[in-house]
Amino acid sequence: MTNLSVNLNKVALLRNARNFGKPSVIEAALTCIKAGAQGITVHPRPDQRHIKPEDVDALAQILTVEFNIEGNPSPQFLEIVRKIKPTQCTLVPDAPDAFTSDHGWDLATDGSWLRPIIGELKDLGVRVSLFMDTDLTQIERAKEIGSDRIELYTEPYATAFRNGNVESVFQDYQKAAHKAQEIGLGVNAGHDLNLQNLEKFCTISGILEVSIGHALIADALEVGLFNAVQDYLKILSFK
Ligand SMILES: CC(=O)[C@@H](O)[C@H](O)COP(=O)(O)O
Ligand SMILES: NCC(=O)COP(=O)(O)O
Repeated sequence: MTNLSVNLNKVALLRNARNFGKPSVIEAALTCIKAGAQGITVHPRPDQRHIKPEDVDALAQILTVEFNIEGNPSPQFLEIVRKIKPTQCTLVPDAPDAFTSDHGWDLATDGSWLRPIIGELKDLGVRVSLFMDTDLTQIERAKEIGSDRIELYTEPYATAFRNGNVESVFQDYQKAAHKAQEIGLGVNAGHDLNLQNLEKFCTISGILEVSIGHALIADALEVGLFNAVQDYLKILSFK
């Protein structure tokens, strides 16, 4: 079964629009857990536009499910991960001012300096995942430099699905997932997954985790967070 890790970035984004701490990231996490989510994901960006280091600290105190911290492995980010030692760290090649995450790693360029970071995090007991596109050679490099998993960046799939021409793109994700599994990498996925495109995506066998934030929090504005989480879990459990 594919685990659901709810990304709470957008709860923090709304919280930051005032200075009295509502909506609460902690309360949102507890609601997601009560609804059955198997994980919580946060992406503490350098500009702290949403998740702040103190959110990460507070979540670490209360989480009873997997904790996935995503980000570019800057010194400040690694300081957070070393302190928290989350279940999983997903390394993402985002620039500090990125509008959002919009590409996977180029490990031909970055693999050599990522390798020791991956090794350090694994030595700390943190599962390491690399945010990747569907390029098969890049996926092979992810294994070579020691990553435990990859997270397939799914915005191209989501866009093609929305545009009604998803089949060829979907096959790229099928091939990428199969290649990763063939060489011993676990496969996660995330970015712009939603209630409409998730079921098809999860027909790909062996997807271990989907991390979903933007669409799920948007859905929660209509049906409530508890119900939104359960709507996604219904799709995943029927897979
Ligand atoms: C890595 C990824 O695709 C998302 O988890 C990312 O965290 C989205 O970031 P924003 O919520 O800042 O758009
Ligand atoms: N890694 C993807 C994630 O955590 C959430 O991405 P999105 O659903 O907010 O696009």
